[in-house]
Amino acid sequence: MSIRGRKIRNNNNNNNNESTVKSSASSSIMRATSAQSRTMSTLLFTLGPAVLLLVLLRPMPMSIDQEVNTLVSQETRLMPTKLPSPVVVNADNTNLIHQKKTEEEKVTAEDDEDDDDEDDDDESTEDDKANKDEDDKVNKNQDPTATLSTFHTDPILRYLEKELSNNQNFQIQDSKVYQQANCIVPDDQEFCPSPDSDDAWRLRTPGFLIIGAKKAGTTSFWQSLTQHPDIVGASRKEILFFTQVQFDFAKYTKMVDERLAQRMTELLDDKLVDSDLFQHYANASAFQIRVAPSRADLVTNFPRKTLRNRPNAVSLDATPEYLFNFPTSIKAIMCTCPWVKIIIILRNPTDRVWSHYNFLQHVRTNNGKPPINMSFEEFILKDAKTMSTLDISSFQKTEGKDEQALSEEDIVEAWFEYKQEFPEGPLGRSMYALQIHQWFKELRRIGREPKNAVRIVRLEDLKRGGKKAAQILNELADWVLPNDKHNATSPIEYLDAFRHGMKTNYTKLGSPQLSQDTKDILDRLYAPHNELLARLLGDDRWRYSRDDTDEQPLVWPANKGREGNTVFERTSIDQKGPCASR
Ligand SMILES: Nc1ncnc2c1ncn2[C@@H]1O[C@H](COP(=O)(O)OS(=O)(=O)O)[C@@H](OP(=O)(O)O)[C@H]1O
Repeated sequence: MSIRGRKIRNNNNNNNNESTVKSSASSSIMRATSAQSRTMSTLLFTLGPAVLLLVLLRPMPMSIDQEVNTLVSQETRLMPTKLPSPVVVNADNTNLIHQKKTEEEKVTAEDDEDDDDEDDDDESTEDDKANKDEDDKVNKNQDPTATLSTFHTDPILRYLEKELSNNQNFQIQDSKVYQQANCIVPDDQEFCPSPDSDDAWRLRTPGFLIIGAKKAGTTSFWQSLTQHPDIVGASRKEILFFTQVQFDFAKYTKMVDERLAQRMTELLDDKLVDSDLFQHYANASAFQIRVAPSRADLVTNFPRKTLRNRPNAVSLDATPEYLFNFPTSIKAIMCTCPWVKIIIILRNPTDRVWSHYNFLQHVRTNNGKPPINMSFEEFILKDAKTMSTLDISSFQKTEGKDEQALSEEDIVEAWFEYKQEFPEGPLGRSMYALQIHQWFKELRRIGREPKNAVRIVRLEDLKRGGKKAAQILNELADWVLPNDKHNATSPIEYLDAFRHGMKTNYTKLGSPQLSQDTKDILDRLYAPHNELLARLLGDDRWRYSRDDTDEQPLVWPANKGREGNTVFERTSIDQKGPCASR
């Protein structure tokens, strides 16, 4: 059997084709899994009400500190505690971060083994507590505004400066890397996604995504675009499908690593692959295998039947967490539906942080308190401190490191740590250039031109309303929809839906005003990031300057042909897709 011999072609008459090609190993795993789920369902059915009652009645005492650290948004709760360890390092270094983490974990584990005296443990816990109390005291005595005004993000800026001056990053890379964005699904079916195939996979993955930014009007945007009868939203907004937990790393990693190793040995033994191909496979699988999604989730979120009966329909997943969650979400997306179209909505970075804070202030937790219990200044100061104290590749200027630009590896690692430490990441989420650059880079790595794959707009332009805002929305719907199918909804209908989409304006819900001082500090912090955004997008109007009187709405890219105006971008993917060389 050829290496990709078990690629699944869906057949209208037989949706169960997939099961006939599963390997026996995977079948038994699947059987075990479904047996487990049956048992779980029975248990849940029987014990469900009692368990629910217990959960509801459980007292949830939470210190302020815990509240701060957990910052309960839906995404926060879904964040895993650590990434899985690697098998093989990809050619594009995608899992270097995992490897580093593993080494660190090893050191920690060795330390733990040496440290078998329990009293020592107690002491260190007490020490930690004392340090923390001391830290808290220091925090309380600090004037957040004064401290914030000295915070800067030079290393990030230097990294971006260097990246943006390096032309190489703007060249579409060899499609070989696209092959590495290939997925192997967890049930061991080799998977070769293609935008053309009328298969279960395409019908279960989103046709386009709204990836962020959080608090930039994504909900209204979702409401607006789903007005069109052929735009089918996922089961809900923010399905978080391409964030780590949805891919259930913990569950699959071990199983998949073992099976991969076994499979590779079999293939080599049977001389079914030569060593180069073996290496290619190992590279391709090491990272991607971990991002292969669970089929159950896909089916739930994008019902295949609905989509199959409507060939012109495109599906949408709007999850603002994705933009922030690089590189994991990018990899997961590139691996699962590399043809997907991406829409980003931005907002003045300072206003976005302020909105983020107000949102968290007005959301109530189980104990009736807001998830954060601090002033805006304390909130962002805490974030600034988190960024400044990240160990290895601190975002903050450090002794001896200040002249160096951070490497991609540093940035990825620091960002990962940052997301772990402060998952809401209010300051980081407004550093648009850094995030969008990562998305562009990844698209280019798989051979896609960002100008064809991405559209970027601003909340401010849509908020202003009028004919131009309506046109922007219409243009975007037009872009994601198949040819000639965009007239079902008029521009004004999109705009009305956008206006009505706004659920709650948290900023106006009795929050104090944003002080001019703090606003100025944040505007200053973001000014160089905005400059770089303008450079990245090739248009000065993306600088988000408060003095800007130009009220022309912006859509990136400004010069676009019709090349991306089909359901899927077919150019390089058709000929050079992941299956072409196999
Ligand atoms: N139509 C319209 N006009 C003006 N402003 C609007 C609109 N739609 C959303 N918004 C503002 O966007 C903020 C919410 O953004 P999101 O929907 O992306 O939030 S979330 O990430 O989904 O939680 C939130 O901002 P703040 O009110 O400043 O907090 C909304 O008021």
